[in-house]
Amino acid sequence: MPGRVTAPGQRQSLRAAVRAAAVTLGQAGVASPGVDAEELAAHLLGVERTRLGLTPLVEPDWVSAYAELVARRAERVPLQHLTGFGYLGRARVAVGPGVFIPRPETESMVEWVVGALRGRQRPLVVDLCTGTGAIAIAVALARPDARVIAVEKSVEALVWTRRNLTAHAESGGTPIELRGGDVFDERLLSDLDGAADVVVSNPPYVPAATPVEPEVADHDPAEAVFAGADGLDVIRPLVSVAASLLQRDGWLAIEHDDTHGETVPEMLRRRRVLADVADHRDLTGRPRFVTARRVPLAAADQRR
Ligand SMILES: C[S@@+](CC[C@H](N)C(=O)[O-])C[C@H]1O[C@@H](n2cnc3c(N)ncnc32)[C@H](O)[C@@H]1O
Repeated sequence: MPGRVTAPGQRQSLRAAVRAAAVTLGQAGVASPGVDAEELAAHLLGVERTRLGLTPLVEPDWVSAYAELVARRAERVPLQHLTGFGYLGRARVAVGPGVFIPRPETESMVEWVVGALRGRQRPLVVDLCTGTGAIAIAVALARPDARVIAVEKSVEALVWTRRNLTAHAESGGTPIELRGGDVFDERLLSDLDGAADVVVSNPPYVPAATPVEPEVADHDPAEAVFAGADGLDVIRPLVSVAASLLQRDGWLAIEHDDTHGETVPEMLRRRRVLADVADHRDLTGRPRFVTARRVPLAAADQRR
């Protein structure tokens, strides 16, 4: 942006402002500087990014406001905190301090879940560790006949979960039930034992010593990201919770760290009540989520 400012009162080229912003963001180490520069401009103009071309010139006030946004992004404040929204497939969720920003890496798991629900009438889906509620909302949008239950324990995150689930219902979506509390509190979900068609979760799973980008280190809640030295402190007990919620032939889908493409499936294969364990890759081709089918204990015992 510096060096591009024109004389006071003079309108200037939007394209030039965006190009300069992309350079600034690139120098600050932002991973996708061009896209982010355009997204910020689109946000400030109140248009889709694809429609930026319809605004060739911008006013000096606009340029100042844009420069401020670009400067904050250059400080590695997440793009979604600046625009106020994150996306997971068709789900658009409000985000900000205190809640994890949904990632595109999770979209493949949501698609898989929607596929697993095919042929099931009025299915029950439980989204453990829901954060913004993005997975629950994405599933509910794909399957309006489903009963979807979202579970989250963080008080700060729950402010965003409630806001998003309310917005979803107010825009005509099938209401999603929210259970605020710890997934490991036995009383929280005991009424759902053996009832779920699908249990889905994107829990905290990053090993503690893993270096992360400033956007994550400084802005995602640590308890949403990290899960002990090996990253499995939450997934390990979560598998038992998921298995007990599932009905016979129900499916679980759990996202995991890309270094756990063998560890987590192996963990599931050791469970007598789970079968058909498979690991799946995300949009970038990295190992990202595991799935398994619930089998009755008796049948599993016979296999031993
Ligand atoms: C990686 S974030 C994922 C959020 C959301 N599912 C998504 O994909 O964007 C993990 C979430 O799990 C929540 N969480 C961690 N441990 C939990 C627990 N024991 N019970 C309920 N929620 C938990 C965190 O507060 C955080 O919101």
